[in-house]
Amino acid sequence: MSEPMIRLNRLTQSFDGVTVVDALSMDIEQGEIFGFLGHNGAGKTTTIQMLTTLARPASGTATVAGYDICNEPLEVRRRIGYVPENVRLYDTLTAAENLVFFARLSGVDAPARRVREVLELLDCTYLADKRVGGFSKGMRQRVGLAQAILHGPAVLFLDEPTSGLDPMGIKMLRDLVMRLNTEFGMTIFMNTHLISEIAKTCTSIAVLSHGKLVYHDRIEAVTARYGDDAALEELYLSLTPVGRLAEVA
Ligand SMILES: Nc1ncnc2c1ncn2[C@@H]1O[C@H](COP(=O)(O)OP(=O)(O)OP(=O)(O)O)[C@@H](O)[C@H]1O
Repeated sequence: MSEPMIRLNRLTQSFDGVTVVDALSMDIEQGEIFGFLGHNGAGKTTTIQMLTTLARPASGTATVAGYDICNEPLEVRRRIGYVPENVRLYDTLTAAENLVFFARLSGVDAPARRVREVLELLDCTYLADKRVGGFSKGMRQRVGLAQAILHGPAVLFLDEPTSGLDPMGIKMLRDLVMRLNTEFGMTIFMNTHLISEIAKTCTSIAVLSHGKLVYHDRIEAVTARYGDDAALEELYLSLTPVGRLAEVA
């Protein structure tokens, strides 16, 4: 059997002596759309920051696309794209100028041509010559997505991609993520709070509670066992009890 696209091996993070990600171990296979659920402060963003090599784990490790995040961070970075919750762009530049700048930074061949290609792929050529300062959250998100895939990554990390988007924006984002997955075989790792999106998009999910992995399964197993969105919500709430949430408030 081939090696998983992402493998976490007792991945741990702590801040000021407090463990916020606690010995996570799990495998995510090539081609999966993985949904990472958990209450506010559960440790989802911290996990993504370690997997994208933005932060070094306190202990444990992980491999992404076969490379170790601690010992081979540059190899990992070449193979991943990351869309943070709040996409950072240069507001005085147009979308295309932003993207050409980022394409050059990541050493993409023929940056201007590649930017046109990616904007077409994401159906947002109309944004190319507009200054991003006036963009809505959804528009920024799409430029962020374009930026993340300029170098053709094998794995795409998305942190709360639907946060702040209206229903149409959510649907557009979902369609794009699914296209990147089916047409280009990208493995997707997505932090989300939106349970309704999970059954529509994900092939596997995990739930994090206070830094610990409390659930991980393929979506067929989840829906066979728990049924529709309402039941999924119940599953999620049962794994992150309100009493425990109060502890972190
Ligand atoms: N740089 C940091 N320094 C100190 N504490 C931090 C730091 N980054 C995160 N934390 C803490 O780590 C815990 C996990 O935060 P994290 O942002 O990973 O959670 P999350 O699951 O992504 O939450 P949300 O859904 O609200 O985005 C929180 O208690 C947070 O306050």
